[in-house]
Amino acid sequence: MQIDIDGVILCGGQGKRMGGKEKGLLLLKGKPLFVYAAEKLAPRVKTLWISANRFLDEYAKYGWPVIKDCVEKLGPLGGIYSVLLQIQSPLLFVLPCDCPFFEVGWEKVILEKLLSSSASVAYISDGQKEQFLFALFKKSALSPLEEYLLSGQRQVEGFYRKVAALNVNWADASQRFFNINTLEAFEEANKMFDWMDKKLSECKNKL
Ligand SMILES: Nc1nc2c(ncn2[C@@H]2O[C@H](COP(=O)(O)OP(=O)(O)OP(=O)(O)O)[C@@H](O)[C@H]2O)c(=O)[nH]1
Repeated sequence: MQIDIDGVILCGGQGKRMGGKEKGLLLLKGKPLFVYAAEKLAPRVKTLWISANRFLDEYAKYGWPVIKDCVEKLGPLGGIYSVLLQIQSPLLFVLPCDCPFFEVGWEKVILEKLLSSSASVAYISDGQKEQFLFALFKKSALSPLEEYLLSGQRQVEGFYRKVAALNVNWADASQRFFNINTLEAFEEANKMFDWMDKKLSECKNKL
């Protein structure tokens, strides 16, 4: 049985730790940060959505449909809620915009686990840390999510506790979940890409 699954790249937020810059649009080796995650998730979902609150026209240039939070300043859950509200698919993959090194693979594991469980949300633990925004939501999470947000709560972790979200362990993958939250981390990511380019050209020269 084929189940429709949509995906969302979360690009809202204040980016305070990045000095207020629009994180998703920061250029990493000439490509906006959010595009790294979007390009990897898009082939695996029916429709990929971009959840953003500022620079909507800029995001739209990349061809994926953009959804603005129906209520702003609710944090990542506000973005997820706004997308769940609009989609027809019964499942939604969630990714942050700041994970250029994430590799596919985890999404198959999390899908299998969530479908064989009665939980409405599943998220990844990478062996070191819980990665709350590498997640899969069933559309049935919409109603408890609405209730949670209406009660004035915003915290992702608190919501996951409330709905007894499934924690899926995907160990030995911490590098793939490296998040860019500060300008220093952004510089580090640039250096990692330079290093990878150098190694690649060394390999090519040996051929
Ligand atoms: N749609 C939407 N996405 C959000 C919102 N807040 C954060 N995000 C996204 O959720 C992910 C994690 O956000 P954080 O990095 O923790 O928060 P941030 O607001 O971007 O950054 P800080 O202000 O430095 O905490 C990122 O991909 C953000 O773009 C929001 O209000 N709406």
